[in-house]
Amino acid sequence: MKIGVIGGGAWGTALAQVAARGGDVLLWAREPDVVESINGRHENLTFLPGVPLSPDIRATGLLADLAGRDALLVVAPAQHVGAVLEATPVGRTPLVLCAKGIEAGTRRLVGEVAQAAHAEAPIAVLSGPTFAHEVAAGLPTAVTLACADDALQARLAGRLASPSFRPYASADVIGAEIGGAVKNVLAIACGVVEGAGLGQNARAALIARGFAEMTRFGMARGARPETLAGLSGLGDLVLTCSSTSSRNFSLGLGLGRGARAIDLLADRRTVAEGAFTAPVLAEAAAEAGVDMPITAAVCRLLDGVPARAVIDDLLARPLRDEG
Ligand SMILES: NC(=O)C1=CN([C@@H]2O[C@H](COP(=O)(O)OP(=O)(O)OC[C@H]3O[C@@H](n4cnc5c(N)ncnc54)[C@H](O)[C@@H]3O)[C@@H](O)[C@H]2O)C=CC1
Ligand SMILES: O=C(CO)COP(=O)(O)O
Repeated sequence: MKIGVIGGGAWGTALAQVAARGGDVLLWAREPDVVESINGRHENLTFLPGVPLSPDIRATGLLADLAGRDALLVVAPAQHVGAVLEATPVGRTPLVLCAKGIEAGTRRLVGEVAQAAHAEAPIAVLSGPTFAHEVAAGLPTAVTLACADDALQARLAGRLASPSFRPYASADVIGAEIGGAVKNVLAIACGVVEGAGLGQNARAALIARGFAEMTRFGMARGARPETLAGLSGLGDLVLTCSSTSSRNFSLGLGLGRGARAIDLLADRRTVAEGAFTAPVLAEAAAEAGVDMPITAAVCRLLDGVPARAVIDDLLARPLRDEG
């Protein structure tokens, strides 16, 4: 199975490294310096510096070069997946969606964006607790690889698996997507807890109540509870709510220390997906009649409301059942 990768950020590069264990990989990157650095130095100096890459990874700046690949891993940021896929020759080639987010404006999950662009392409979702630098370094990692077609799921899993990269099977594509999209927003909130010095009890409470939020929203959208409690949901939530390696957590850390979102987000080359997902997730939750107070709080922080006021309001909410 010849693999193509769409996106030369940290995660696309790390996944190319995973796929290169089983054969050559062609990676499309938007930035000419990334193409040059991968082909010339076997390193992605811009987005994953310091990790030696397999010589079996070749980079290109032309999406047309991806024609003829047997599967494409889609690793552009969620807000750009639609535009990039529209320009990619896909046909019936399976698309493995690896971005985590919801498209602003349309409120579509990345899988829905992909199906709208290429109705005949089968889709799968790869998601889980996966910091790119650890995966690229070959540290043990497990993911959910969800696909409605069992045979395709098994072929993709077999192609990507190694002793240090374990894809677990699921047929719940929506559930796998929702966990990854929602946890980015909750990771911002966890960073705020840390930045404002609210303590470890508060962080654990936020993870548990955040998971309740993720579950309510996921169930309303048809996700299975066991998927949300698995690698792509709770697993990824725990990872990104515990570490400054998470860009979303780090954004929240800055907000909790009093910085303004507009300043923290200016001029960054790396993506903190939660900042884009939060407002559209809040809209989707309102539409579905789902209460998501932590998501609403993150939206207010991103709108410039000071962290102290947002925290006070969250803690002053009426007492309620835990369920
Ligand atoms: N970095 C990580 O550890 C992980 C990231 N992800 C997800 O993977 C997706 C990609 O993230 P990263 O690879 O980390 O990105 P990154 O933050 O390392 O790099 C930014 C990426 O955005 C791309 N980009 C910027 N403007 C663009 C545009 N107008 N059109 C198309 N692409 C554009 C850049 O080319 C680059 O590939 C995100 O949805 C992220 O949530 C998922 C799992 C782990
Ligand atoms: O999704 C990730 C790990 O699973 C990466 O998290 P950040 O985008 O917050 O860095």
